[in-house]
Amino acid sequence: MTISIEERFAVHKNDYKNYDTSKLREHFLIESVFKPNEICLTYTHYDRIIVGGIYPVDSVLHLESVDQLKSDAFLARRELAAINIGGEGIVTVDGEKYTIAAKEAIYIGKGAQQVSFASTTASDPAKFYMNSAPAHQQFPTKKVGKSDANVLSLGDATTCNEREIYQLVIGGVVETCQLQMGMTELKPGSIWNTMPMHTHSRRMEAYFYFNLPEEHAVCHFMGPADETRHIWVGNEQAVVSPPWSMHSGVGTANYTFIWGMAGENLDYTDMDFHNPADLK
Ligand SMILES: O=C(O)C(=O)C[C@H](O)C(=O)CO
Ligand SMILES: [Zn+2]
Repeated sequence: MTISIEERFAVHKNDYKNYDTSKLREHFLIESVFKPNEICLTYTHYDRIIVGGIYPVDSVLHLESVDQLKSDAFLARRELAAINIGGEGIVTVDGEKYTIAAKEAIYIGKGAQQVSFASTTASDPAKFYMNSAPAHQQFPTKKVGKSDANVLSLGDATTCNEREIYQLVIGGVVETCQLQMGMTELKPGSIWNTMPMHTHSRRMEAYFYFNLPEEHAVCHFMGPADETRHIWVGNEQAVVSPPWSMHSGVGTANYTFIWGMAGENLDYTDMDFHNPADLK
């Protein structure tokens, strides 16, 4: 079986208050994103985003439709964006080949029929982290190199959150229906992401943490500002952030993460900030 899919239903913020550690992890943490020669998907009911890992080591992986979609092609009514965190890979979309190096992205528009993923060499395989959301319009498929990204330099070494945000799938770089996606690299010595914390009930978000050294972990914070919880996340694991939830983390070491969003608008700056001193 090269494609596996798990379904996650949406959680009300008042129910979430009663969750213990294992229930929080069951609903919001995706522990296994990448399996060799497999496509591992999680279909969430938050804006129906699908979060997944595509890890073609020595075989070509075809993105076939899954039962949850009841469509003949995976992208019949959806769009997809993927960022490669491994070695160089090749994405083939209806016969056209795109070479995607580490930290580059590809956007694939609604209507693509045949989509496959491969590694250039099995000794340094590609690892595509993907998000997919329903789409109402067809936009062109496009490769996004790291140098095409819109880069924001934020934070400060004195508050341990100096970082660069690579907005890869964002208005001005790629046209999408509702997906936005990018990668945030913390500078050496910085461990806090996304300060000040924020919510945006217009959009859900998913975080995927990687480049975290072995034996280290990220403590990811979630919840409304007055009712926070945390989830300990390991390397190459993802967290689903509901629209009512803040999303921010602190690592026991330096790391990088990929964020992806879907929902009401495509306005990255639309955030409601919460002062650290007001958090409960
Ligand atoms: O470090 C950051 O700040 C982020 O990467 C923030 C995310 O991009 C985000 O939460 C966008 O809404
Ligand atoms: Zn956010």
